[in-house]
Amino acid sequence: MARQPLIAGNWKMNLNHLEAIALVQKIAFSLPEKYFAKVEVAVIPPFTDIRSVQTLIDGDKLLLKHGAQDVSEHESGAYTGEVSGPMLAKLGCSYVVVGHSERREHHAETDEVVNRKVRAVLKHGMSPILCVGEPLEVREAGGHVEHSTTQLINALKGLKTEQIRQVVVAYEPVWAIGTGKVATAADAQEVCAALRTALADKYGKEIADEVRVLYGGSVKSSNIGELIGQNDVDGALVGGASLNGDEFTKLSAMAAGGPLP
Ligand SMILES: O=C(CO)COP(=O)(O)O
Repeated sequence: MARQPLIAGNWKMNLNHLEAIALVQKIAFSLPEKYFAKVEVAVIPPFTDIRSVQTLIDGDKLLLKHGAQDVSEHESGAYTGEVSGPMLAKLGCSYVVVGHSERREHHAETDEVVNRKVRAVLKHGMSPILCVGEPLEVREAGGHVEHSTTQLINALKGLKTEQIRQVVVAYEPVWAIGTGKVATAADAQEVCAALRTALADKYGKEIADEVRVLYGGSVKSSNIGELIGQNDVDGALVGGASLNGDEFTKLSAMAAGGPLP
């Protein structure tokens, strides 16, 4: 079965709920419905924007999907400041980003924490967008494939084979995030293919062929074409460029094979 490309816009800690509404309206207005048959497009706003985004998407029956940037590993209780899987599912989230390098770095998230968060997302019927990727020194030492595949397999520990189908993997080399230094299409393909092979070795080829593997790190409309042209790159997790409605629309249209709207 052909994998449908996914373009997911990770807004990170940007845009309040009013700005979020304006951006979603802009994307919905600019991207003709026919593109959504070829590419899935999702916005991943901060928690405080999700309700507003959901209301707009549901109210206007927009074909955009939405998600969250993180989730608590806990279901409920005395965890001040945390947001749970059931809360996100109730807000209609399709996706939850898990294990982003910014959370691994600034919030000391280990593979074990990431694994528990992946389970929390799946338990409530959403898909994790599981981020893996190496820092610069690991790439320079040639350890990027092993680093990324190890993070992947650790984060999926204990899951049932059937659950793997729901997972989206995002290869985000840390040195390419927010730096303007995009990995070459060949670099992205090398690691995305290795991630798929690791999935095939553990869960079987049929499952591995279904899982979408995205690339993330300085993706723009000027480089998405080449990236998505690679066999094992099934879309992108987009940071900075997802905050600009025109750019994000252009990028999504290109992932759908164009022409540009
Ligand atoms: O971290 C990213 C998406 O999750 C990538 O961010 P940039 O596209 O800004 O490099």
